[in-house]
Amino acid sequence: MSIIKSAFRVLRFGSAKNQLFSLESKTCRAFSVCNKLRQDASDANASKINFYVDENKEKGYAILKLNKGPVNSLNLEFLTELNIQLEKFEESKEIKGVILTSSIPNIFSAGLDIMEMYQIKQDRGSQFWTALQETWIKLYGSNKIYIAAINGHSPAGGCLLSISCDYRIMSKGPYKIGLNETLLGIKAPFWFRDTMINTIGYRETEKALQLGKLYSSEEALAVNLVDELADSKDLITKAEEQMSKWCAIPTVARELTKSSMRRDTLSKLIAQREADTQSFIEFTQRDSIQKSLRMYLESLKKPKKSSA
Ligand SMILES: CCCCC/C=C\CCCC/C=C/C(=O)SCCNC(=O)CCNC(=O)[C@H](O)C(C)(C)COP(=O)(O)OP(=O)(O)OC[C@H]1O[C@@H](n2cnc3c(N)ncnc32)[C@H](O)[C@@H]1OP(=O)(O)O
Repeated sequence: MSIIKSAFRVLRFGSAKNQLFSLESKTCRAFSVCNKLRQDASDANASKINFYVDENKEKGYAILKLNKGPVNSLNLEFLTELNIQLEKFEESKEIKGVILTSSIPNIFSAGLDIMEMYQIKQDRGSQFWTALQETWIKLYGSNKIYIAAINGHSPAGGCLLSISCDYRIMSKGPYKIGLNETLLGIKAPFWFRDTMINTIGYRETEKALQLGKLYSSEEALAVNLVDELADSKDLITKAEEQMSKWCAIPTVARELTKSSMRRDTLSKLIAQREADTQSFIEFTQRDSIQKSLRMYLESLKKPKKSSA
């Protein structure tokens, strides 16, 4: 049962009963919008493998490797597939935790697919944003243990995936992680910001978000954006060692503790999912935002300087 469901169950008997029932039904409505998408995604992507799952039921954890080339950018279909998988983990009795990593060398995830924000129809934009909210709610609100094994660059939405986990190990190397939205001319949504605050604190987040700071792995360790660094070749072993440690903690006590730490942050988005989606649509339709995104896309597509 997810943290959200446990929170509802505990609070259902308290004075906040009516408010929470309304929250719960809003959440259910938003989830049901995604049901058709889920079916479409599983049909359309039957032949593509956008991630691998390696389940070790004996040890009680799985490794989920993102595999959507070239850079694991998060589009509607990918998020929808991920949501189905996260739900499977949540329901599994054998799986206590998941190591989240990528099979693409040097890239954990390039974040949101910029094409989902650039010249996009309102319907698609709304489905995309709802799917992203769902991914975050499932990941940040999960009862399971999530360890991010960050094997490369992890900007913006990639950073959000990482900081939604319980523990982060990053490969040593010339990799960057952070919420760089301001550099694209956009403001990080409040739930990105709040997840970052919960990870590195208010002052560091305030600086990082205004500057759109992308941290090197050493800088990320220094501000607790990641918990540990590892040589690339040892990354998964280190993540597995850490997972064994977390799995050994009494489950219910750990779950309740996690839930108590994250409930308020989660409830804030759950209470205003539709308004948040409307803000996304309104914001991304502005001419100034489209101009910034176009310039950013062009800069990404520029031919790379030869290293020779
Ligand atoms: C008032 C309320 C407000 C509500 C909300 C409002 C607004 C919405 C906010 C949304 C928050 C946004 C979050 C995001 O995640 S935005 C995405 C941010 N991501 C980035 O800035 C990363 C961009 N990419 C890179 O920096 C690099 O690609 C790299 C990840 C460091 C990898 O470098 P490299 O290995 O050299 O690969 P390339 O740069 O050559 O890229 C390969 C191809 O992939 C395309 N690409 C890269 N990133 C993305 C992306 N995020 N989306 C779509 N496509 C991407 C790149 O253009 C290359 O394409 P090509 O092969 O066709 O040239």
